[in-house]
Amino acid sequence: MSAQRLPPLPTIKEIIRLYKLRARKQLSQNFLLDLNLTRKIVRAAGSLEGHHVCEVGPGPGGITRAILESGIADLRVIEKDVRFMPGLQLLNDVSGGKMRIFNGDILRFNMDDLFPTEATQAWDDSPPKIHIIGNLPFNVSTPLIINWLEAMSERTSAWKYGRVKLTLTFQKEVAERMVAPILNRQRCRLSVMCQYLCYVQHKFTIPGTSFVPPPDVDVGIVKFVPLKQPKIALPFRLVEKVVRHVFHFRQKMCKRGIATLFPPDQPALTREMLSTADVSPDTRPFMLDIAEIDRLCHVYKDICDRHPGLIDYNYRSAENALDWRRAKLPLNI
Ligand SMILES: C[S@@+](CC[C@H](N)C(=O)[O-])C[C@H]1O[C@@H](n2cnc3c(N)ncnc32)[C@H](O)[C@@H]1O
Repeated sequence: MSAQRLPPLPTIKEIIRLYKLRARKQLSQNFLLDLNLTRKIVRAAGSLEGHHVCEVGPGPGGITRAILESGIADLRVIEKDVRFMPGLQLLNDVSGGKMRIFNGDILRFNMDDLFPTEATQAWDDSPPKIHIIGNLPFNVSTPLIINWLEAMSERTSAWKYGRVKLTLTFQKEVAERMVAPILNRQRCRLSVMCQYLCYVQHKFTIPGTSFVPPPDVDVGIVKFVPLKQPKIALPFRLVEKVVRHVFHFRQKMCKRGIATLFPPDQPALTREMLSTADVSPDTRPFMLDIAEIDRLCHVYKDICDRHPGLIDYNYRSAENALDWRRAKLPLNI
């Protein structure tokens, strides 16, 4: 695929001035004006040859330009803030109509509208390559990745067509947790949830000062490539529940978190789960490898099959079962 030179365009700074696109705090808008950085993000996504690319949160279009320059034939963008539509339309015009522009909230967006079935029936025979790229606010990117991991695992939405790769930005500390390997103190439930489904890479970090206005934190670029087979072959929500409880006391022995899967008057179930899964009760959660977590999930499922109702049991009360989709602070994950 040959790179495409776009006709001379106003700079991103000029676009912002021209269309009066002052950053809105309530939408956590922090823009990248340096096209060398936006090109670096797109290069981190790897080869986009033959891909259908989707950009979430294009804003004034710095990353959008870099994607178009890479010579792809099909780019869909979803932006919540209507003020960016004219600038995006300008990019569509100069690129020869390669873009489809959607105005909406990606968290409420139906991925089936983005890749509609009737237009893509031919894809059943030869699955398309899809790559989603985005520099979104952190309070959007974290719930989004959880939704997409679930879609990946259950092969719903765009994921029914095949493998969808993602290149997204996160707060640097969250990016580091996503890739944290076994024995790394930063390993948490997000590390396990990402790594049992994907090959995850933290490509590089951008200092917060490179954005306008600058956020208080640095930003990590993370690429997710779905594995051909998930490392744990069980429903996503079951895996999520076990992993959430195992990491409930992240710094303590794993038996403490596992005990929260069961009513307090049934401690024998915790002992059974650990011994059948061949996991030492004293192991700290960050020391567990995916094979051990896989065994814990399978044993938990077997115990639930024998004790109907247990699967719905939540430690003390629902509010203690942290719902990470709604967790405000990504660092709580
Ligand atoms: C951090 S800015 C990045 C803008 C641009 N991609 C860049 O790198 O300069 C995030 C962008 O995502 C948009 N956005 C925020 N929440 C969104 C949502 N829920 N759905 C779609 N876009 C969203 C914002 O309006 C903004 O344009």
